[in-house]
Amino acid sequence: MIGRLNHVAIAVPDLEAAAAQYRGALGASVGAPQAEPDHGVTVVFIELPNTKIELLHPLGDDSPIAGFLEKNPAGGIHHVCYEVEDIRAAAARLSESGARVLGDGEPKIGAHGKPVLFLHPKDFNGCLIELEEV
Ligand SMILES: CC[C@H](C(=O)O)C(=O)SCCNC(=O)CCNC(=O)[C@H](O)C(C)(C)COP(=O)(O)OP(=O)(O)OC[C@H]1O[C@@H](n2cnc3c(N)ncnc32)[C@H](O)[C@@H]1OP(=O)(O)O
Ligand SMILES: [Co+2]
Repeated sequence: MIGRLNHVAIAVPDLEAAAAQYRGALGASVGAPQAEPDHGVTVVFIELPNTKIELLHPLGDDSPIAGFLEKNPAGGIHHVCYEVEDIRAAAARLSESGARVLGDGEPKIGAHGKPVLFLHPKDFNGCLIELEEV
């Protein structure tokens, strides 16, 4: 069911500083900040030859990543995103297996304009999983 690794997301306390570090010290190709108010984050994508890095910073008052940054003030790996062909079929299969699909179970449109869903980290060895339909 899951396919390619679409991105690894890192929550950062300072988006500009983290983007500059990837552009400067790491010589990476870094995109411009993208506000995603529906998701309560601002994101910056870093294109790698085989996947992407998504830098995340809270946007608005009730960002879903605020708690994570409080617990990890220097930042940290926040989630991994796997690609799926049919996100609703994937969600149904995962729910049947007892995994918690977060939110109301309805996919939202993610940063790439594709439907995304999230699976609770406690059901996957402490790793927050995002699924993106491609
Ligand atoms: C623009 C979209 C973009 C894209 O790629 O398209 C994105 O990726 S948007 C990314 C931001 N959105 C989300 O993360 C949505 C899904 N996340 C959530 O709903 C919450 O973050 C949730 C439910 C995973 C955690 O919420 P919260 O931290 O408020 O809840 P708790 O403090 O009760 O946490 C419960 C438990 O889980 C642990 N936790 C929290 N976040 C993570 C994480 N990222 N990775 C691993 N574990 C995590 C937290 O420490 C608690 O553990 P406990 O042992 O009970 O203390
Ligand atoms: Co993501």
